[in-house]
Amino acid sequence: MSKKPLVTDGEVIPLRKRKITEETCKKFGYFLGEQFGKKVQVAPYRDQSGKVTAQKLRFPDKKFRTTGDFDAENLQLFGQHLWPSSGKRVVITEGEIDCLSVSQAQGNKWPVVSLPSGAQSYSDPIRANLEWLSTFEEVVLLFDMDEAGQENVKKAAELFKPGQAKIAKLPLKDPNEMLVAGRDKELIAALWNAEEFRPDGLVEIDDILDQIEKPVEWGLPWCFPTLTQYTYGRRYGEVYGFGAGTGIGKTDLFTQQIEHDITQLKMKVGVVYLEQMPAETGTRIAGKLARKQFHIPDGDWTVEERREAVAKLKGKVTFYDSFGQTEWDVVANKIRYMVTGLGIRLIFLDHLTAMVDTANEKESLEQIMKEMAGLAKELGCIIHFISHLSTPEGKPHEEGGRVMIRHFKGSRSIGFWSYYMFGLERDQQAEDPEEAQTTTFRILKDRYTGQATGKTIPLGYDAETGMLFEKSPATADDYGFGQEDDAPPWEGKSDF
Ligand SMILES: Nc1ncnc2c1ncn2[C@@H]1O[C@H](COP(=O)(O)OP(=O)(O)OP(=O)(O)O)[C@@H](O)[C@H]1O
Repeated sequence: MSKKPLVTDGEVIPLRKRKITEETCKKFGYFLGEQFGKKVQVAPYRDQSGKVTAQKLRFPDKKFRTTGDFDAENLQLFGQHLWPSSGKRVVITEGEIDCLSVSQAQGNKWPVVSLPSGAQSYSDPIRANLEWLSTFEEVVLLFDMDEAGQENVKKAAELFKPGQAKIAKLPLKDPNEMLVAGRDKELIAALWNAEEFRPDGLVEIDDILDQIEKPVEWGLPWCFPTLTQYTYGRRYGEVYGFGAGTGIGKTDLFTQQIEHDITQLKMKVGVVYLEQMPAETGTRIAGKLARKQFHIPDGDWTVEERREAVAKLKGKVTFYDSFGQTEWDVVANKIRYMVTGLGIRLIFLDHLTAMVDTANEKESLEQIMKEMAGLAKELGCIIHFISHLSTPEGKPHEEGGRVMIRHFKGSRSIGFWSYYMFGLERDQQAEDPEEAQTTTFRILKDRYTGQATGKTIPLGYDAETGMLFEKSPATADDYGFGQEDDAPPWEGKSDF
């Protein structure tokens, strides 16, 4: 690249509007010259011997030009030749006038340099001069307080060895504004108060002390007390997976949990049943509430009883009427709205498998699970989801075959992202009617303590009321509550 001729004639004058003195300009060789018949401020860039190798010209209309070998890979930083290598501290600013401002505020005694082309082009100039910069104990980065400056200052800090870079902050946009405002002392204080740079995401124990010291609480209870006891309840931000063979009762168990959350916890729930119409789901939730099988035509119930039960659900449950729309992105948006727009924090999704792109099953499931777990964390809600199972070798799940994690379709990603995984087993073909109705609820994975993994809870089914129940429920003693009238740990914790 051809080098443009340097501007050689000119005079050193103070920059009055900028409150930069003649002495400061002289120190850095900053002068007023002329190019194309126009007055220009000239900022010289020199090599270590002091020889000018390039210049930055600043025109009255704030346009810039360069001369000499400004694009050279080894271009030194503005002002660099003035300071001996090694020392306690060097300050880097975004531009030459800021560099003059900081230097002047410090009596032109201490090392200050400027990037040649602003914050956005921080990388090459710093890298090119890293050897020299590294000789200082600390490098204070004092970029502009605007978006570009603050975005790049952290990236620039990452170029230095750990502990060397510090980031200074100002109450005004840049160092020259501070100087013009007569706030020199604050400008100097900002250098002393510069904070050591730490990459995003690293925290010390002190940073999280408040969180650690929060009382350890039980999570929200399940509809089965023993399950609450085993798992310490449900915690916001987590996703829980349920798997079982066809017709075992996954949806029914969800419906019972929903009814429990509405009536016992007095919480709102979001229901995303992709294969059941909202009217049917609503009827079944109301049925659980009234302990009546409202969906059975010749059941022991009246229209009035159903109406009363449905009335109790008002304002407590929101359905997603999916109309066969089963794309995860669409579902995720509905969940987002339920949480942020409607204040719902308990989501029931039946079922995951319906959203999977069958042509690309594994990748699609991995993506959905990752995003679902992220969504729950981001929104602070709990997502309960059902997954279908692949056909096992040996005894079918529909005949009581044991459910294992690997039977879940997409087991790897489900296992990776779920805090709990549960399996339901029931021999629907058993000759003994009681056995045919008994479900083994199996805890397949417990990330919270690990202790519940492998535990099972036998559930009976009352065909009259349509309710699942624990065959050997936990007692208050199992929770460690001595007194009979001790309140359970979650009492009074609902959102209402
Ligand atoms: N333990 C049980 N004993 C007898 N019937 C049950 C039991 N649990 C649920 N049911 C009934 O079995 C039927 C099927 O249950 P549900 O729809 O919940 O099963 P599912 O596992 O979700 O089925 P699918 O695989 O078709 O989604 C429902 O009518 C439900 O009321």
